[in-house]
Amino acid sequence: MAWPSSRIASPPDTLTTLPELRARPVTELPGCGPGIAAALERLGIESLADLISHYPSRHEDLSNVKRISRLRLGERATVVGRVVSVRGVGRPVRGRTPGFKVQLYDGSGYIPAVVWGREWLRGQLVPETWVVVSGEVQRRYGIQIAARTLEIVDDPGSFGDGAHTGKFVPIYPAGRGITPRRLRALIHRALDAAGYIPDPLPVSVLESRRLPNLHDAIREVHFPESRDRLQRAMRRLVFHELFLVQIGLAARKMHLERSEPGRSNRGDGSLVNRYLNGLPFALTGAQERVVEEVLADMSSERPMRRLVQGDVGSGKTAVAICALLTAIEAGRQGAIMAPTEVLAEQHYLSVSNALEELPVEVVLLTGSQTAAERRVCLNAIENGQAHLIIGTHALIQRHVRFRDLSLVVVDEQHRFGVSQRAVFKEKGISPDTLIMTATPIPRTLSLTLYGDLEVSVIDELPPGRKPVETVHVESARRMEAYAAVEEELDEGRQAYVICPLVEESEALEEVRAAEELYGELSEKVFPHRRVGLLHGRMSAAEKREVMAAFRGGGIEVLVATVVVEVGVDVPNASIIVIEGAERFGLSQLHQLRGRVCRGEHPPRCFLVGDPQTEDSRARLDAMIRYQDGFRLSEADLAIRGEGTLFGSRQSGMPDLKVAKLLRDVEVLVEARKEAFALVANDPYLRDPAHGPLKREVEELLGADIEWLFRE
Ligand SMILES: Nc1ncnc2c1ncn2[C@@H]1O[C@H](COP(=O)(O)OP(=O)(O)OP(=O)(O)O)[C@@H](O)[C@H]1O
Repeated sequence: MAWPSSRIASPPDTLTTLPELRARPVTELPGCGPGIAAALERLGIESLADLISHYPSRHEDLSNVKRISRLRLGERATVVGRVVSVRGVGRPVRGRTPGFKVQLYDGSGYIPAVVWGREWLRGQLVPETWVVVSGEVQRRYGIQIAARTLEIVDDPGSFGDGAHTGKFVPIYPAGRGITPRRLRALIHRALDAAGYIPDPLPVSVLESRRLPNLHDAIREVHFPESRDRLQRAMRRLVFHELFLVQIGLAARKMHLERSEPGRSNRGDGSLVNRYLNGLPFALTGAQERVVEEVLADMSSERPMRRLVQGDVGSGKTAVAICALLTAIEAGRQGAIMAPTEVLAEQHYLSVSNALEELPVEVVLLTGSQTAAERRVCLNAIENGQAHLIIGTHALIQRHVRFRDLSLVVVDEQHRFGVSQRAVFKEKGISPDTLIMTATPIPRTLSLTLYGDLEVSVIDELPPGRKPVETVHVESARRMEAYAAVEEELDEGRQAYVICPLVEESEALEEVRAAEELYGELSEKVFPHRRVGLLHGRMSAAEKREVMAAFRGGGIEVLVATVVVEVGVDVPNASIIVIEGAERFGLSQLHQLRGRVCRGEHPPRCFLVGDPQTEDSRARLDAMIRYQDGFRLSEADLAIRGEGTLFGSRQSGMPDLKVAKLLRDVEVLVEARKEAFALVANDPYLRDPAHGPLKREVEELLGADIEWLFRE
């Protein structure tokens, strides 16, 4: 590949790989004493590699450099001048002015630059200091520059080729104890010290995707020559990051496929057909397609690992049941693993109801059963009397022995980690898995979070679904929401009232708050109605009783904590009031609202709360604006940022530093294609040419992961 034309690049006299740079501490750089090193450490920067991958948050465009006499009103320009005088401006607060004005002279004329904040700079601006100022030329009490950046330059003659004074000056996220300027100087030095950084990505990939090499890209991301080059470099780094993650996913997928002896689960359709014929509705086109995809996958010899994605109320349950019945037709067992007991019970009730007419034995296994109940249940699971087992995590405990488990349906939040699969492996089984997610996620996200799974999407809602009329009321006016509840109850319908969210650590507080709200509603607001209470601390039997009463219509208003978030399905409930709505996440709100979109009546949702922050306001606005889960999850991603997505889902994948999933869809698709192709050709990256790449991926994901390139 051609030697970079970048003016900053140093010739390849020294070759330093990324792992080597990770081993070199920042303190080897001149000007990086203990104080600065400590400040860098607070930013998570310890090695030269950390330093050069501390990318700028933006670049200040200093390309329009002008003489003062030539400045025009309204333009953004950069001026290099000498300080003549400095004085404070603005109304003093506690004796201090909020900004200051620096009078500048450059030989052609004088102009004041106004700086707001940045008080620490002021003391350094003694007369005769040379500075570079960039900002808009405006008229306020005369002509002035509103300084976006103001920096001291040591040698005005060198302007244009240093760390601070190129055409595009990088602006870095800085922190306590280190100025952006110092950080920039250190990064510049680190790049020089690093020498030439060889590229771990195969040349063929770079060429086919027309990407610059890593060395150039890293330099240009910091100190670009033009906007175009900056963008190209950025694209390369985004590609780099996503490519490594995708290599990891491809490796995981391959490992699972190779290490587990899949087997074909093929049914004769007898149970599935009876089930479908008994339904009061026909499957939607999307449901039919997804059922086909799932059954085809199950009948193959490979173990299935498939994600079914569908918005709330899209009818995922019917799809799951078809898959489970197929496993049972094949003479084996199926299981549903739910995240909470309430949900397991809910599934148990609705599934056993749906399969009442079929010769299928459904059992419920939870942590809170009596010893006797449990024994009966465990026996049935072991001797094969139980065909379909529903439970919580209790299902994967060691003493649960299945006769022949061949399909597990799990919730996305509890997708099998490798350790859970290991438990099954110990039992000598490797069931097909079907992962259901009620949280629609943008395609980019599913390709990364679930990149090692096959994905089916139910992209159609059952006919006749009505949008949920969604209203926000401030808590001072919450009685308006309850008046609406009253109207619905008068029509013979039912209501949910959701208690404000409390911290997970405050379980008792949750109970107290729920009981308090229940007391208020049952005694003061709806004394003439049947009000019920459901929270996570109740015993399984109590919960079951309450849910059954609500389903049967015996309870008209159900006061509940978030335990009803997923899966609870009572079509006659047409209104939901969410108290303290500003404290819920967007996907939780969407799930909760999804509880009332299942019947024929026009559903309503009241979000009660007083949002204090920009984010919480944005969440409520999004709820009012969008019904569609995909739109909402994009909005959510935009509001929350993407930083913690991976961490929060325990997917075993690292957080992304440069890639933005909403922005970088195209790059992601390219990176994925290349990565999967590479792993298909060289599954364990044995080719010596892939050695550096292999080390990079191991470094990123942790070399000790059992599935990574293990033969
Ligand atoms: N094809 C269909 N036509 C009409 N109604 C349907 C259809 N499929 C499912 N339903 C009904 O829609 C409701 C929602 O279905 P289901 O509970 O399976 O949704 P879901 O996708 O699991 O939603 P959630 O994630 O919110 O729990 C149920 O009452 C179900 O009986």
